[in-house]
Amino acid sequence: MASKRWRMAIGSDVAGLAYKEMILADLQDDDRVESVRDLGVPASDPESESYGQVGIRLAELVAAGEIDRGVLICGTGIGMAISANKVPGVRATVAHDSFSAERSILSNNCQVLALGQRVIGPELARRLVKEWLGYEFDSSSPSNEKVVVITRYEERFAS
Ligand SMILES: O=C[C@H](O)[C@H](O)COP(=O)(O)O
Repeated sequence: MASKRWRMAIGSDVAGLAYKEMILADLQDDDRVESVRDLGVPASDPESESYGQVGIRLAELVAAGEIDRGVLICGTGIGMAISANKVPGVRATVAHDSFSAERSILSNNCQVLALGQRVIGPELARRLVKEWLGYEFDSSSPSNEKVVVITRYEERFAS
């Protein structure tokens, strides 16, 4: 995946703020990233929002087609993944190993990667994001029909 330039956003709660700042800088330096929006929390007021608010805000940008992918960081990544997955059309997951990060794209077409600052070290977090950006879902692959099952279910509730 050499030519695509991702439109991205990143967000965290207070427990993920340090990694958010670090990975934001990585994304700003990454040639594969067309744009990256910082959705908070701000270092100046890190308790201003919880993971649910930030995770849903980022996922709504994905659902609206304003960004292609997002990175969310909290203590474990779990609250962020739960929050983002509440937004129809969004597939988010925690992935703290290389294989899961790869499969989250190639099997599941996830748009959102959630990480836990209290779970993995900073260099692994950075590496996982770098690797994850290199994968792109193949909609002609056998995995597509499995993802479509989820999409069809969501569509039953679309207003
Ligand atoms: O999933 C939740 C996150 O880990 C959050 O950063 C910490 O939540 P807590 O303060 O309720 O443990």
